[in-house]
Amino acid sequence: MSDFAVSSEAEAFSLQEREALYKAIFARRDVRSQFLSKPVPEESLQRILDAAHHAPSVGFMQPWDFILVRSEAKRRAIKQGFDAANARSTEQFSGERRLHYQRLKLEGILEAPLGICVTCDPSRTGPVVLGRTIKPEMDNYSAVCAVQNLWLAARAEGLGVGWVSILDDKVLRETLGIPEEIRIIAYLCLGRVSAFNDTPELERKGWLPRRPLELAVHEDGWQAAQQRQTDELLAEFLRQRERQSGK
Ligand SMILES: Cc1cc2c(cc1C)N(C[C@H](O)[C@H](O)[C@H](O)COP(=O)(O)O)c1[nH]c(=O)[nH]c(=O)c1N2
Repeated sequence: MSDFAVSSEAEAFSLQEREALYKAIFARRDVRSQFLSKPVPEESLQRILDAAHHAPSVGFMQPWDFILVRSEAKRRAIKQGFDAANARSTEQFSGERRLHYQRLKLEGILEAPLGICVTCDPSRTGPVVLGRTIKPEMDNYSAVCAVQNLWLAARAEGLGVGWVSILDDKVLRETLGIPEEIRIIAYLCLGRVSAFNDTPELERKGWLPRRPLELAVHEDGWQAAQQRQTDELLAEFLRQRERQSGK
C-alpha cells in the first residue's frame, strides 16, 4: 500500500463532466479577429493561470512563468515586432499562397486587453532533471502543456486565446526584460470575444483542411501508407485551391 493519499475516485467522470471536458477541447479556438476591448475578469484570470500551473512537467520541475502584459505601450511594441516579422514571413510563400497569406489575420495583440508571455527556465530545480536526462527538450514541452491547460481553461471561462509566434524573441526580451537564459515559449493574446468559430480560422479560410483522424493513428508501428495518403490529400487540396484562385 502506498503511503500517499490517493483520490477515492477511480471511476470515469460522470457523463455531464465528460461532456464539459470534451466541449472545452472541441470548442477551443485560436482567436485573433473577435476580441472585445472589455477587461478580463481577475477571478477568471487567476483560475486560468492556476489551471496552467497544474500542467504536467518533466521531473515536476514546473519550468514555466507567466508574464502578464497589460501595458498598451508594451503591446504596441510587440505589435510592431509582429509587423516586421510578418513582412519577412510573407516572403517565404510564393504565388497564390502568398496572396492568401497576406489576407489572413494572424494576431490580436492590440485588440485583446491582455498578453501573456509563457517562458521556460531550463535551470529550474538544477542541471539534472528526472525525465530530461536523455531528451533535453522535455522542459519546453512541459511549458507547452501549461499553454494548453491555459487555453482550455480560458475557453471554459468564455475567454479567447490567440497564440502569436510570428515574433522574434529579441522583441519580447527587450520589451519585457526577459533574460537570455530564460526561453520564450509563447506569446498569447487573451480577452473576451464576440464569438467563437466552430472550426479553425485557417480551415474556414481555405488555408488547410483538418486531417482525418484515421490517417493519424497507426497500429503496431509506423504505416507509411497513411503518410502517403495524407500527402495525397494535401496535394489534392492545394491543387483545388490553385484551380479556384485561377478562375
Ligand atoms: C505553436 C503554435 C503557434 C501558433 C499557433 C498555434 C500553435 C499551437 N497559431 C494557431 C493555429 O493557427 C491554430 O491553432 C490552428 O489553425 C488550429 O485552429 P484552432 O486552434 O483549432 O482554432 C497561430 N495562429 C496565428 O494566427 N498566428 C500565429 O502566429 C500562430 N502561432
